Amino acid sequence: GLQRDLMPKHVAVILDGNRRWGQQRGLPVDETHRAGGQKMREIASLCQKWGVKVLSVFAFSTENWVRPQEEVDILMNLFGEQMISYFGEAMRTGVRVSIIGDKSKLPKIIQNIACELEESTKANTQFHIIAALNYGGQQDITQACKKVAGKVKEGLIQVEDINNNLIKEELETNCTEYPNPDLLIRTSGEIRVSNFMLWQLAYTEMLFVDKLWPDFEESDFVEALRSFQQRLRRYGGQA
Ligand SMILES: CC(C)CCOP(=O)(O)OP(=O)(O)O
Ligand SMILES: [Mg+2]
Repeated sequence: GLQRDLMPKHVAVILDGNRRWGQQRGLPVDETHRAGGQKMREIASLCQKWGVKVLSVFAFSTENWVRPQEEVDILMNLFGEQMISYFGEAMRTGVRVSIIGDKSKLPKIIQNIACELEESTKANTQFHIIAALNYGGQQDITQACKKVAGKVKEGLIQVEDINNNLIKEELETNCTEYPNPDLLIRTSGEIRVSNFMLWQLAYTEMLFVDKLWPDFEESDFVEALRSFQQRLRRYGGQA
């Protein structure tokens, strides 16, 4: 069985396989991605049920802009709808929501909802959801380096002072006590990191499962947690 003290504090998910799932069922794109969004809500609840403290989800990458405009619009509308409908629940249940990535390319209305949701929930401490929208791991590291370079330019620090911690503090995910994912789950059989949180994933246990994202159930999540705990125990065995 699962041990409470071996739970991952921060779980990251690269949800993948929505379109294949929809095609298998002859569903239109909006119903397909709606199912994906619903699954995200379910997994967020499961994380809280099992004592995970932070859930990061890769919901839209910089590469997704090349999709048909109709699909991008559907995804953007869905993100807006999800943030608005989740607003009340987040405030009631003490959930903090952060939206990371380059928001400037998102529709203005989505930017506004995201900022409002982040601002209103930033003091919440029960659970933390980090939604990566138009996020890229290389872009994250680059913007962090620019911030550090700015501090050198302002004479706040010397070049010799630059170390990993100074960069880490400027990453978009440094806003939590558990900034680095302990477990990364990617669905649909793709075995790639796809420019997700490159710096943060340095020591993350990675699990790639064949199930398509909308088919990912509680039993699959429990299996992922068990697999994670198995690895920790083996590591302990080597000590
Ligand atoms: C963009 C993201 C939220 C959806 C992930 O699923 P997907 O659309 O990449 O689905 P496929 O990998 O089956 O094309
Ligand atoms: Mg895909």
